[in-house]
Amino acid sequence: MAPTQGPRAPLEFGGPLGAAALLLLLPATMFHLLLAARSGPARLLGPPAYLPGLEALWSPRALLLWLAWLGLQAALYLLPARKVAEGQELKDESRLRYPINGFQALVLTALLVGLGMSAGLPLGALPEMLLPLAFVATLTAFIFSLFLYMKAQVAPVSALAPGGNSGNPIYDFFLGRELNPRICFFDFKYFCELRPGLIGWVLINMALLMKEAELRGSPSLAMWLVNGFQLLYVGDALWHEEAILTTMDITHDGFGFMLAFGDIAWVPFTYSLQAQFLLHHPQSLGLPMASVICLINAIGYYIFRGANSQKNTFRKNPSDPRVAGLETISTATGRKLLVSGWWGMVRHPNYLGDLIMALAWSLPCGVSHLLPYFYLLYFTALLVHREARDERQCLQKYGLAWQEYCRRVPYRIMPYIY
Ligand SMILES: NC(=O)C1=CN([C@@H]2O[C@H](COP(=O)(O)OP(=O)(O)OC[C@H]3O[C@@H](n4cnc5c(N)ncnc54)[C@H](OP(=O)(O)O)[C@@H]3O)[C@@H](O)[C@H]2O)C=CC1
Ligand SMILES: CC(C)=CCC[C@@H](C)[C@H]1CC=C2C3=C(CC[C@@]21C)[C@@]1(C)CC[C@H](O)C(C)(C)[C@@H]1CC3
Repeated sequence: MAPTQGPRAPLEFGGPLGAAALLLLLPATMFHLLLAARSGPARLLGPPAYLPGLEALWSPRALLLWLAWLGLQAALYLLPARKVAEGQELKDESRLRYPINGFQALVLTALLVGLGMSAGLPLGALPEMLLPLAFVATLTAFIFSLFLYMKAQVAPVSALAPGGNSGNPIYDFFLGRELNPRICFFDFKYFCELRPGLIGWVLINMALLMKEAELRGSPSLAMWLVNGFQLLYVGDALWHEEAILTTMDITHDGFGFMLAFGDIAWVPFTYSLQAQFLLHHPQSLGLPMASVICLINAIGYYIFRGANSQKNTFRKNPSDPRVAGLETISTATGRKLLVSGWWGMVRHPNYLGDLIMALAWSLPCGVSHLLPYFYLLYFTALLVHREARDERQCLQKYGLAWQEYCRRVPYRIMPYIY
């Protein structure tokens, strides 16, 4: 019998039934999107134009390439880091240590890919392999999650996550049981969240850009914008790698199928949807419209980065001159809550910025199809759900002080709307 934790956390995602449905629905959605992007009608809703047979999904070459990619990223993770950061305090009052070398991994990967290309590596052939690559990534996520589930059987109770330990195997497999599964210094969740999937996303985008250049003589302006915006997003995440140590995924959620599949399969193969769409459905974009889209992305990035940095600076050192003048509310835990600056505008200004950027990533694809707007729709649902989960946790943590914060900052994500 799996060890369960003290008082049981309320079940999320519709409990075991919801988790079972998501285990099938998430991979099915990812394959639907991959097929729809390359089909003529590019329909988001409605059946795909064709169903691929096993021969289109299974390729030993894709498996080799995928394993080589995971191996390369793992090797880069183990290289000496410019800094080793400490995570949040755990239940047993210890803190884990994490290497800060994600940006270095991005740069080294770019150099290696550049070297490979100059030696004849056909990056433009990658778009043809997206289906089999997504298939092996999905298989890996299932097998890896099974390993994580088994590993948690022998983990001490103090290492388990608050959710994901209900005793129902399907629910716990989906949500994840252990908070920070590791082998020695190698932290699986931290590695997966920022390396193979996020850097893989940029590489797939770049391959789609190269393929477009091969097909049409040069990449389109729309393709350049999508590549540029998403590279900025990934580069920013890796540059501010340490900030991930305070996110809900690292501090609260167990590592199970949801995050493993999300990190290594969902992110690279669905977040590159706009570039996939553009390869098969070229769009002409004029300079005035491109400038407006750049402005929208810049506004989104400014809010996203400003809000995330303000909170991280405040959490690290509340007397830092950049945040010392901001108004705060004291809580019974000794920690304070910001009520002015970005966090006085809405209760999740970072989500607002992220959503504005999501809009800017879809606009270069025009308005003839709904498909490239999938990311915006999915992301809105994800962030609204995430915001509700975070509110519940904050109310539990901060009680009356949180209620006071909600009274003073009544809007959650969008001022005067939500
Ligand atoms: N591209 C993608 O697919 C995804 C992107 N994201 C992005 O990841 C980033 C991190 O998001 P996420 O981890 O959800 O949450 P946040 O970074 O918003 O962190 C929420 C936590 O911040 C602290 N907090 C809340 N309000 C205040 C306040 N007023 N003053 C000080 N601290 C406060 C609380 O923790 P405490 O008090 O304990 O510090 C709360 O639990 C966001 O920018 C989001 O947009 C997220 C999910 C998916
Ligand atoms: C539908 C499904 C499979 C859900 C799983 C959700 C995950 C895909 C996301 C949960 C939180 C994420 C974050 C990022 C990527 C997506 C996932 C893993 C993130 C790494 C993207 C870059 C950002 O700058 C970030 C570092 C703030 C962010 C952290 C959360």
